[in-house]
Amino acid sequence: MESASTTTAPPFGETPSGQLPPIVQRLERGEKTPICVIMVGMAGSGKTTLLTQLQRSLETPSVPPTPDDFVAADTAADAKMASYVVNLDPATLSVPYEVSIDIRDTVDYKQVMQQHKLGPNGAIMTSLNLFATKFDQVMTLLEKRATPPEPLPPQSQIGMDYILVDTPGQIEAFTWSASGAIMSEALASAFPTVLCFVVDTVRCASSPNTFMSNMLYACSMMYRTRLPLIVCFNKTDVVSHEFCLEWMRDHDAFQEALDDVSESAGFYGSLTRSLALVLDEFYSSFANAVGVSAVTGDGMDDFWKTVEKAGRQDFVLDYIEDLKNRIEEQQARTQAMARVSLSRLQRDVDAAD
Ligand SMILES: Nc1nc2c(ncn2[C@@H]2O[C@H](COP(=O)(O)OP(=O)(O)OP(=O)(O)O)[C@@H](O)[C@H]2O)c(=O)[nH]1
Repeated sequence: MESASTTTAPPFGETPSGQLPPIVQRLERGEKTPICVIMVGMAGSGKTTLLTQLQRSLETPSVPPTPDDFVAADTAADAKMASYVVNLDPATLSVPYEVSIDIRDTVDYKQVMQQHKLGPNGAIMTSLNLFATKFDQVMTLLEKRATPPEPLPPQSQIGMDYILVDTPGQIEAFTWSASGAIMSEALASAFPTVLCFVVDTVRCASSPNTFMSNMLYACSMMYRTRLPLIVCFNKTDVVSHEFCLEWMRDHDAFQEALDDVSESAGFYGSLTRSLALVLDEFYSSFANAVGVSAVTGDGMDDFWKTVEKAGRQDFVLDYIEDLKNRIEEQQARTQAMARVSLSRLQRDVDAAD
């Protein structure tokens, strides 16, 4: 039986050839590239609802399309679109947003379940693995839509400002799978890419331990992918996210919140207290937290400002610089190995003489 977890993920961001990915040249040429936002988060945190609201908030582009836009787009309606949505959840029955690329058009989740005799989660992982094998076609399509045709100047606005990616509710299916890493890395090699970790603020309000679980997940994903991270506190129409920001700013405030809930007694509580200390460094290393309501649309402007900062600044300063360093190290390692092999060969030749 095919197992979804047998493939080994390549180290994130490393290119086998040691070449810089296309995004580096694009940024150096000053081209306007869409920002890719990958929505991740615990099941039910509101990823899909938020993505729908985000798409709605973009329906009226801030920069109206120019006649050039219509040259690049297939239809006039497409030219007005400021977002391009990719659905990577194979198990969803329907999506409320307008989807441009849908995994369900390529992979039949139910058939995967039957054919490989898998349960729901295994079938999601396998569907993602199957889709990852075709992701180069997705990238070709995205790059075609994002690149202005010659001889238009590279700065032309062509009606695609953001690529929004919805992921399965079974968070680990995407975030800890080889296929998730391959797809995120492919996107980051072509576009400034940010992770948007959606948090159910209402659930955090009733449980500091749930807040901690979310932060741990967000932290681990940031370190695994090295991509800029936005923590998006959703459902602020029910409860304000201010308490979450305070818990991130003020370690004592979080400890006091833990004191107030009975579930924090015993081992679970002391584990959460210890982890809070560890996360202090994570909190101080990123500043991209925003509160939104996917239902009312509150916080959309803040959200897009944060995406612009994370995509245009953090991605370049952190991700690209880090990638360049890793590629340099990789090349230095390859050269060192080549020198060792050469000197061994020389020794063997000398010995043979
Ligand atoms: N009050 C409120 N409810 C929300 C908000 N966003 C989402 N919800 C509700 O939360 C539930 C889950 O929302 P989804 O968008 O399906 O969440 P999801 O993270 O995509 O779910 P999975 O894909 O199954 O993980 C639904 O009942 C939504 O109506 C919000 O901002 N405010």
